[in-house]
Amino acid sequence: MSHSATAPVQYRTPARQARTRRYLMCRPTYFEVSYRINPWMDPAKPVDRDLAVAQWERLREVYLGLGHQVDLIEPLPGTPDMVYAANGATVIDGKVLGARFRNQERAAEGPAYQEWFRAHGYTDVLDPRHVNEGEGDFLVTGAWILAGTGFRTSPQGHAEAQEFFGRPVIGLELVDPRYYHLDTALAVLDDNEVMYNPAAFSPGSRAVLERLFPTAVLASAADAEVFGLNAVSDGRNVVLPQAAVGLADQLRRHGFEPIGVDLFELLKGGGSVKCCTLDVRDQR
Ligand SMILES: CN(C)C(=N)NCCC[C@H](N)C(=O)O
Repeated sequence: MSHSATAPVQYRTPARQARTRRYLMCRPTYFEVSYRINPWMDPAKPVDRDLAVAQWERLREVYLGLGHQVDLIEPLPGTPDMVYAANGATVIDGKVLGARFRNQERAAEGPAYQEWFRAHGYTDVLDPRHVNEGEGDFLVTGAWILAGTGFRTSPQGHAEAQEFFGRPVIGLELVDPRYYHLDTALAVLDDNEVMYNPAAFSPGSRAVLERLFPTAVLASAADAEVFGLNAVSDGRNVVLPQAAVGLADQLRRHGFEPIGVDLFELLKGGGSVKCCTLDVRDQR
């Protein structure tokens, strides 16, 4: 059985515990596709900004309906990709590692997100020396930081994150340009559980993932192509693109509660649910 974002959440799985989250989001006020820095972006294709805003609003409502806190950062004119808030920083235990973007088109977003955190009382904010695209490439499990490289975040950025957070960073090599950020190829479901698309990783990184997560949910090519792995989990509820029906079924079988949302307008920029959502992990 599948249900859309408009249906009430009604299938409770007592075995899975949701943890209330704090998310940072950025309304797509200036969203457009005026340049191409990933294969999904085509400046010749029209974008309906009002529809993008409506789809984004729906995502925000889903989070609020699940009891999560959603904070907003003011979008900057001239930064059409700023809606992809996951790229703005990585926050663990209240420590904020700022982002440094690979592409000049997004460079202004890094300082804007750092400024937001400073203005909201965060004192441990690092302006990074090396390229890292925030939670686009850093995904946090209970024990590790899984870190993508190959297209955006650099291996030096991984080392900088390990030094700053004092947590082991597991580097993973991405090999398919369509899946240029780790969060297009893998999602963390719980402290020890992930789902991923094996084809997006180098053979060595695939072997690492098999070793660390032998019972992981594996995505089909079809589910990966609709960005099904660009998902946000609170430990029980997994918000993911509605079109990823195979993944939703698998998640249900694993005791999670999939909640499909439609963000196809934002997919034109190369992002979906997770990209629009920065997990602000305050001091636990
Ligand atoms: C899921 N992904 C990839 C993200 N975390 N962010 C989306 C960034 C999209 C932007 N046009 C870019 O290419 O940087």
